[in-house]
Amino acid sequence: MPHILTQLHKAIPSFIFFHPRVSLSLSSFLLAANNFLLSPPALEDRETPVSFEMATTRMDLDGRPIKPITICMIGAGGFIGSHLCEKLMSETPHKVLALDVYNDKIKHLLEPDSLPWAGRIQFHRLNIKHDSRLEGLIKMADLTINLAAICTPADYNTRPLDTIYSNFIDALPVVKYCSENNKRLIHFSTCEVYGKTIQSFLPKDSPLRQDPAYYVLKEDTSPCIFGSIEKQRWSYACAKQLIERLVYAEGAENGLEFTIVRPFNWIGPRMDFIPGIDGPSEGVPRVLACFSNNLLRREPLKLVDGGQSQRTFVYIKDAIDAVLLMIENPDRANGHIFNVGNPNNEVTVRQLAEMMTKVYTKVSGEPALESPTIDVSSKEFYGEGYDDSDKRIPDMTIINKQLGWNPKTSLWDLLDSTLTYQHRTYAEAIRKAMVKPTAS
Ligand SMILES: NC(=O)c1ccc[n+]([C@@H]2O[C@H](COP(=O)([O-])OP(=O)(O)OC[C@H]3O[C@@H](n4cnc5c(N)ncnc54)[C@H](O)[C@@H]3O)[C@@H](O)[C@H]2O)c1
Ligand SMILES: O=C(O)[C@H]1O[C@H](OP(=O)(O)OP(=O)(O)OC[C@H]2O[C@@H](n3ccc(=O)[nH]c3=O)[C@H](O)[C@@H]2O)[C@H](O)[C@@H](O)[C@@H]1O
Repeated sequence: MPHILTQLHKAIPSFIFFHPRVSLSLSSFLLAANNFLLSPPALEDRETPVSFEMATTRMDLDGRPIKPITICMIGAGGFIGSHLCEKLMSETPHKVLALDVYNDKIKHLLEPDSLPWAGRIQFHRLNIKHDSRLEGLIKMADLTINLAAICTPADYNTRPLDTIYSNFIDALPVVKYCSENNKRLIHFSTCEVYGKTIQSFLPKDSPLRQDPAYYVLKEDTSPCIFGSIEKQRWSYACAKQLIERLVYAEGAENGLEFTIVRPFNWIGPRMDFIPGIDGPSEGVPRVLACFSNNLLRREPLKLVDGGQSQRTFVYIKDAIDAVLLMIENPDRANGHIFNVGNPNNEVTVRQLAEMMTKVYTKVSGEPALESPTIDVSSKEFYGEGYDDSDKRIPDMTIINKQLGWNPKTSLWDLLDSTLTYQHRTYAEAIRKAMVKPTAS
């Protein structure tokens, strides 16, 4: 096998090596990356026993042995990335080049050096907006998974430029490098590309509202229906749709091997942040963390515009199983767009608030508030330009047929394990923060 360092030197323009400010860090980076690829720790050297799956040969869905690969995971330090890294380290022999601006959520996988997978995961702190190492890292890997994005609705209408740049412009080089270097790409899109359902435009008394054809969201037939341009909520969905179209076109015109994932409200531990504890006090995370924050602080849960919108929630661990099937079954996953969600876990946001309140009462042993919810307008909560998806039920035909995947965990069970985690992780920190005198 040709020396990776030599290959990388060829791959990266020579001016980078001779630039006085970057040459040192780039050389040490190359050396570290090279060591990572060439010298994995021997299995027998590991102190902690490896899992059963690691000790036996893993087979793909067609009964062929799975070869260990190197994955360049962009956005590996986020919610989904942290769970995917955990799964890859504990159950597979694959290597991960983990790229992100932050690594707090994967620190437990990186340290200490004695971890059984220590040689198989390497963190690279970088911003893909402006970092010349990106192409080299993509070239070193067999597969790139792009998770990097601004993906909290509070940002879509208040920071539309950052949202569009993050979800479209910043993803362009990733697609380009994969296509030019014949590398496989799994790109993370979103169920938000479907926008609103056809059902939402039907008269309230129309019998057609009962027909799933008007609301179930299907990868190859459903339209993408967004609001008007001043409804800046749709800046995210529109940017994601355009990058999907670009990835698809690279596949059609230049032979890029790609898979597009459309997650439907994946939730679980480590999702987003708790304002004022491990994120900004004024920050607005996604609904799971908003409601967790309210429950931990014993505040009423805020229902935006009456909490009438509907969502289907899937447990992160079930969803990660689907991603692993995509990684390890390229012949079945390439060229496909996959909905990944749980159609059986549908609730209105109001019902979600009620269920989370009940589960949290059980988990914490504290009684619920007398008035556990409060209504707020979307303008008050998110500002001008907010709009909402009315209903999101994923059609599961394609993922079922290609990968035989089905979600397993009920909404009650996934909330039970997630709120147990939230309580253990944050209750004490919140208690301390709430008794601290505020500066006058
Ligand atoms: N969680 C869900 O249910 C869900 C649903 C639909 C779509 N998605 C998509 O899945 C992907 C991951 O979502 P998540 O929930 O893990 O979000 P997340 O915010 O927890 O993770 C995204 C990670 O990307 C990193 N990142 C962002 N911009 C970067 C840059 N320029 N350079 C380097 N790193 C950068 C962030 O630091 C963060 O760690 C996103 O593309 C999102 O749009 C997620
Ligand atoms: O998770 C997904 O599949 C996708 O959908 C999310 O969008 P959304 O479901 O609207 O975001 P949440 O913040 O989770 O909100 C869900 C619903 O709860 C409501 N909400 C949120 C927070 C709150 O405190 N109260 C409240 O009523 C929102 O208005 C919305 O109707 C985000 O856009 C992305 O992370 C992702 O692409």
